[in-house]
Amino acid sequence: METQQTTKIAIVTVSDRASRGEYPDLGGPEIEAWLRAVITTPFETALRLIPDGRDSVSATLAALCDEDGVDLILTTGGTGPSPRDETPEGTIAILHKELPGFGEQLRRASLQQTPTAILSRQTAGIRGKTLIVNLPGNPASIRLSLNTVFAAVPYCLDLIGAGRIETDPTRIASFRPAR
Ligand SMILES: Nc1ncnc2c1ncn2[C@@H]1O[C@H](COP(=O)(O)OP(=O)(O)OP(=O)(O)O)[C@@H](O)[C@H]1O
Ligand SMILES: Nc1nc2c(c(=O)[nH]1)N[C@H]1C(S)=C(S)[C@@H](COP(=O)(O)O)O[C@H]1N2
Repeated sequence: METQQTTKIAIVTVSDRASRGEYPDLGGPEIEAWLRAVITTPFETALRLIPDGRDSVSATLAALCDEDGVDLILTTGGTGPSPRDETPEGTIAILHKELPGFGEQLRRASLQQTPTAILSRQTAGIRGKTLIVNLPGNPASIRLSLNTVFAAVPYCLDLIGAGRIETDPTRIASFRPAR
């Protein structure tokens, strides 16, 4: 019988103020709680809290992919138009392939929550065997964001040779087309 591998998921909060301790990071724990409620296969998480900026994001993401071999990275924060918001630039800089559909769908769904959803430049993509997805910084956006794109994540991980994820179908019906 095949043994189920433990999937590695990194959660990266990108926030100047939270990383300086000016407020507690609520976004990272919110993502972790959502994952624990939805994923039914074994996985481990690594949480990072880093300052805004292209180099800060690029270095963190590249190390998680290349040194730690994580299967999935979810970032939160730094996707807006403010001068220090450079999470998409830092992400794109280290991607091998961009997956623009994630950002498109996240903005479309978030418009139901707030008209300022169009200010988020969030994107996603692949580096090696890692899928990286940007989410907005507002912790209140996390549940809606993950609910709207996560059905496509397990199949994407299959396609890039990353770890296998199963989800609770009453929460998220993962979609795997017949191949
Ligand atoms: N990780 C977080 N934990 C708790 N609240 C957050 C976090 N990130 C953002 N927020 C809150 O969400 C709202 C919108 O986020 P904003 O775009 O100002 O944050 P940011 O640019 O990620 O934060 P920062 O200014 O620290 O870099 C703000 O009210 C902020 O207080
Ligand atoms: N679902 C959802 N999406 C959202 C928001 C939100 O509150 N909920 N905030 C918007 C706002 S106000 C901004 S400026 C951008 C970027 O936020 P960030 O820089 O914290 O990533 O995300 C947008 N997307």
